[in-house]
Amino acid sequence: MTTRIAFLGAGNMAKSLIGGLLASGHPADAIMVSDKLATQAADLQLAGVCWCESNDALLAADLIVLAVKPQQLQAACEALAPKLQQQTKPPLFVSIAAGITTDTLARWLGADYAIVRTMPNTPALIQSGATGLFANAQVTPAQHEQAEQVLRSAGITLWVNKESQLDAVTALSGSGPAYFFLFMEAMVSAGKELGLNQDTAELLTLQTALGAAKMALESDVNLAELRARVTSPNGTTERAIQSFQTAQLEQTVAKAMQAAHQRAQQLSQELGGQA
Ligand SMILES: NC(=O)C1=CN([C@@H]2O[C@H](COP(=O)(O)OP(=O)(O)OC[C@H]3O[C@@H](n4cnc5c(N)ncnc54)[C@H](O)[C@@H]3O)[C@@H](O)[C@H]2O)C=CC1
Ligand SMILES: O=C(O)[C@@H]1CCC=N1
Repeated sequence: MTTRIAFLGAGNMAKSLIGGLLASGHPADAIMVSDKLATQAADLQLAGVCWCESNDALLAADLIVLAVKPQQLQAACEALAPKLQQQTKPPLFVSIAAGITTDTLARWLGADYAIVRTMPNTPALIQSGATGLFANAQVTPAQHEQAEQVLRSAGITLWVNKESQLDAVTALSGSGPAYFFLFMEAMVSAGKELGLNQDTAELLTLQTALGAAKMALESDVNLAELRARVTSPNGTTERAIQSFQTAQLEQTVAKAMQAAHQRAQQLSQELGGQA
């Protein structure tokens, strides 16, 4: 039977996940959406998705994706709780909100429901995301598969066994796109300093990043070997790598990711209060 998938919040992430689901053949009439902003409805209705006037109507679905900003989530969950309590078969909740733990969500929703917490990243907007997922003890094997189906429509999915590992996922792939953007910004600037114009430096940088990632994904050798194959003895790459190593690039990256990891842990406390 087709899974009825609902989205609470119809912003950027919800729309990209819905786009992915539709592209993968999920029927539009098995997707429900609500948003407190009626202006979000237009393009979704055009795609044939069911627009609901209230969040309560979403409770008819098998799975509800909580797709509002972390700061909007408590109010949305607490408003659902009374109607949810009356349900004989509550839906699976899938949260894409950064930093809100499954215990906090269960508290806001009013009981120990089946919840999958996920950490997507922004390339999900173009179906090239990487998402870490964690299921609480209430989630059944069939619900695992349903949650994965939704996030797989936005890219690759990986499950973690311990919820705390989602903080590491946040520090790596959640924030990761920004690290690569920063590195690419630096390469463009340096290319310009070496005499290239902005457009040329940018296109060469982006295509090189894309090519390197694609090559690494498709290769059967590891990253160090791929790097070695670019690095001719006494050639240009060797000089650049030596310069990075003298500047302690590895330690710098490790320190930055530790800082992101620490902040992810703090955010869970700040957003979730007592949990
Ligand atoms: N790890 C990452 O880089 C990313 C994480 N996310 C997560 O995805 C979630 C959604 O983000 P965006 O789509 O960018 O946000 P957005 O602001 O584009 O969309 C949120 C939507 O929820 C609606 N909304 C707010 N409260 C509501 C309520 N009570 N009932 C119904 N609708 C309500 C708003 O009107 C808005 O349309 C966030 O929790 C964010 O943390 C999103 C993108 C990337
Ligand atoms: O910067 C942040 O806090 C969020 C979580 C991961 C990506 N963006």
